[in-house]
Amino acid sequence: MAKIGDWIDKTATPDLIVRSIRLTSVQSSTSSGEAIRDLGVIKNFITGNGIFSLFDTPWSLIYLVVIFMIHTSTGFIAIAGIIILVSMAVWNELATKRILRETNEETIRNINAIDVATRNAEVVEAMGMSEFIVSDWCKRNDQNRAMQVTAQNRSNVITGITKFLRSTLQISVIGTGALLAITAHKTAGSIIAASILMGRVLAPFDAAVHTWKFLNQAKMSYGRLQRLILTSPKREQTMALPEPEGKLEFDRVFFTPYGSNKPTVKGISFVIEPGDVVGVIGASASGKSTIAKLTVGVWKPISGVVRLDGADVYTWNRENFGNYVGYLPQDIELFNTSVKANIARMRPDPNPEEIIKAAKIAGIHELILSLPNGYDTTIGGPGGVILSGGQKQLLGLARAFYGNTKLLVLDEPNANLDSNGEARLINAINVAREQNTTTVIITHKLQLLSVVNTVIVMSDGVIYAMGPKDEILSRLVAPSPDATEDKRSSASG
Ligand SMILES: Nc1ncnc2c1ncn2[C@@H]1O[C@H](COP(=O)(O)OP(=O)(O)OP(=O)(O)O)[C@@H](O)[C@H]1O
Repeated sequence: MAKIGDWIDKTATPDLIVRSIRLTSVQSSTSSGEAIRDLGVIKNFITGNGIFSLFDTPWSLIYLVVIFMIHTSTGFIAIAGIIILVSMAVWNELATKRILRETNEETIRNINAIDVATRNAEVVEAMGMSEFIVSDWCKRNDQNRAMQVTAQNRSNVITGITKFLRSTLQISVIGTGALLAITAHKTAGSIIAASILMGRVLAPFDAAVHTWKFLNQAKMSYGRLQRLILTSPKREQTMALPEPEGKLEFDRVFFTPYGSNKPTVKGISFVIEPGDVVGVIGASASGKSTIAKLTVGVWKPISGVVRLDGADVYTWNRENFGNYVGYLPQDIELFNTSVKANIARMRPDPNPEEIIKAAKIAGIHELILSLPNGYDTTIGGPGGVILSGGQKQLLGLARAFYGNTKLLVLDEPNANLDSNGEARLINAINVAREQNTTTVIITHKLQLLSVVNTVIVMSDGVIYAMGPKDEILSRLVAPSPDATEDKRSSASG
């Protein structure tokens, strides 16, 4: 059992964490914490005492034969005992299964609701939402608690009846043995033997009644983990590939987000040559961030393929892919650890020179040196330094530049930057250009387009226009022929 516990900790848990992260990256609704909790329930059940008593079940059969050898009547009482205890366990299961499943799921929903409120603590505080959130939670918790009490009451009644029947059976065996002794069929010793053996026969079934509840919880946890395993996207373990030059190609790519039936990218194709700096612009919800996530292989196209130097980015060995790709997402989240570990992408063997080089490219080397512990300063979490939105964004930019970056994808990289930060960003993009790093910049702000060579204009999931920056921008600002015609006719009219 200890070995199974070890296997759960060392093999199953890491695998589940990877799967949870993968699933969250496509449907943003799972949590690794939940998976680890479920695994803990299964581990406690498997390694707990309850399951050991069930291993005695085969011995029951032997004790039963011996009881029958003492006398058939005591044997039949033992069989009746087994039937009664199993029936009680089944009754307990039927009476509480549905209600326990519902309360379990509701408990998880309630925990998640508080998680979300905690993550949005500032919004909650600023707009005085705490009381509403707490009263909503209390209402749902009260309903859940009422259901739990109902399940507990039912279970208590069944357990009480079981105990009563259990005692009755024990007394029956002693009574029957006494009767047999009086009628001189058996000795007093056989009465005692039958009574002891009866206890042994029923012990595993007794334990089953108590273990049932934990078995049910473990079954529910197992079901959730199975769903997680089945729904988390599969990634084959592929071979590492050589360093790419940085040619990016979208080949008739369609994409529909998880749980939606509306494609957000509709059959787009384009090629970006190595070292090109491309700006992706377009209205909100036109599919720009989707392109970023498809480019870095977080999302898998429904059809078509995204290639880097001819190889599918989705099936590219993740660790190897990370050596050549830098990604700055729209919602930047840093890890609650040191600045250096954040820049070095949590690698166990960070290269200090590479860390400093990346920080210098992002223009935050001096800022990091001014922190209490320099590159060893912990960010976020208890006792950690809190960075501003712009500082976080520049640190995320340094993280994207760490190592041998051949493809850089920046999603709204200047969303939190002031003019000073924007100048650092533009400088970093120019470094990327000098290093011949293919760079894709998703942006709403036209000033960032000053550093790009090529522009892609997205509109409702398709490419509205693509080409050299000057040509595309002049086309965008020029009035359409129809509009000019309209103006002329209204002027003459
Ligand atoms: N995880 C998701 N699940 C469901 N729909 C999604 C998901 N992510 C994006 N979408 C939908 O895909 C569409 C395109 O979103 P996307 O984020 O690519 O747009 P965008 O052009 O980057 O917008 P913005 O400029 O506002 O960031 C939107 O309609 C959005 O609702």
